[in-house]
Amino acid sequence: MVLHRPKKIDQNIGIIETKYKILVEGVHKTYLLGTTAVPALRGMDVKIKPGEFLGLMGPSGCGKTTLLNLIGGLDYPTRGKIYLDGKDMSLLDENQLADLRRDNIGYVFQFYNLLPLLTALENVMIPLHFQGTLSRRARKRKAMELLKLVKLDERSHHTPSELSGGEQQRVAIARAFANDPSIVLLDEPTGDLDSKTGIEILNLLRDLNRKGATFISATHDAAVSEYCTRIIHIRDGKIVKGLEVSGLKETDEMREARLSLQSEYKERCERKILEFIRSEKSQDIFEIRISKIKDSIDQEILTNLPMYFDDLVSELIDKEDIPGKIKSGVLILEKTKNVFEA
Ligand SMILES: Nc1ncnc2c1ncn2[C@@H]1O[C@H](COP(=O)(O)OP(=O)(O)OP(=O)(O)O)[C@@H](O)[C@H]1O
Repeated sequence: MVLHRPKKIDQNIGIIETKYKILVEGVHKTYLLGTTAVPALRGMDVKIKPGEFLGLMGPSGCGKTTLLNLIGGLDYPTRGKIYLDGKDMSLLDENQLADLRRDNIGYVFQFYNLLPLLTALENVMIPLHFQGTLSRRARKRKAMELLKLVKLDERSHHTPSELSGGEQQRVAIARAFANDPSIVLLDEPTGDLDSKTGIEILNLLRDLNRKGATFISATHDAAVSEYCTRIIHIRDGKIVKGLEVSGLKETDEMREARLSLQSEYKERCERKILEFIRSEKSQDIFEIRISKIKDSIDQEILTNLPMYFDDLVSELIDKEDIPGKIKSGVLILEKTKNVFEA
């Protein structure tokens, strides 16, 4: 019989003994929108070991970003606990959380979030400035080393508008590593990139992950999941049981369940896209910025839409179900009779 060792708890400072880098226990998060309660997480339990590259997958609105925000100390759970290195985050006040974020966590977002007027070098120097331990000269030296790590040292004096999307993301990654984080949180890190650049970024992330930090990435991108050491699927604020994929341990049964879930989302997305472009709401010729599709489409159509959206649209175009093209991340649809009368 296996006996589980009870966690030793020091009640005064909220530290537990654990081998996990991050422990999420019974976490619920409910947002209040006016008088309406929006349950985003409904009882999450996740154990994350040091050095993992964990992928969070699931349809739009299932709670991926909410979970990242809670782990990253950007918000508090409504119920449940999150431990970082055994430390109960709910006991930290806002200043302590800010220190924890500054000293331990790096963030990489879909749209890079670089300051447009600063050079690549200056953007990477920002966290070092807030850390306040290095002289300006040392900050500059460290920022250059980080740019070298992402192979952008020769572009250090360029501003974001002078860099491609992939280069901007590399600057954002260098910035995320400025405080030597032990945890890196990534929210759709390849979401705004073409697939070739996305793969370059993923290779870079994999190399950086192997240096020891724990990575957690929310993604819709199947390519990202291939770089993860483990994937959990989330649906309606809960983990989909039996769909946890760890390294090469995915069984045939799990694979079948995963593919069937994906195909269900895919069909739902495909139907909604076609319904939308065939509807009266769309004009004769219109353009949709794919990465911003959320801004331009009705909420109802949005449900589950972004999952595999780029791939799906490309596929529909290839099959000539949609008369259009994708150019520089913009989907250009031309409404013609035969397609829309179908
Ligand atoms: N600040 C907020 N106020 C109210 N509701 C919110 C807020 N943030 C998220 N939600 C809601 O919580 C749910 C989970 O959202 P979340 O952004 O975590 O999902 P997601 O899986 O990251 O989605 P996506 O893939 O589209 O980014 C959604 O129903 C969303 O509308």
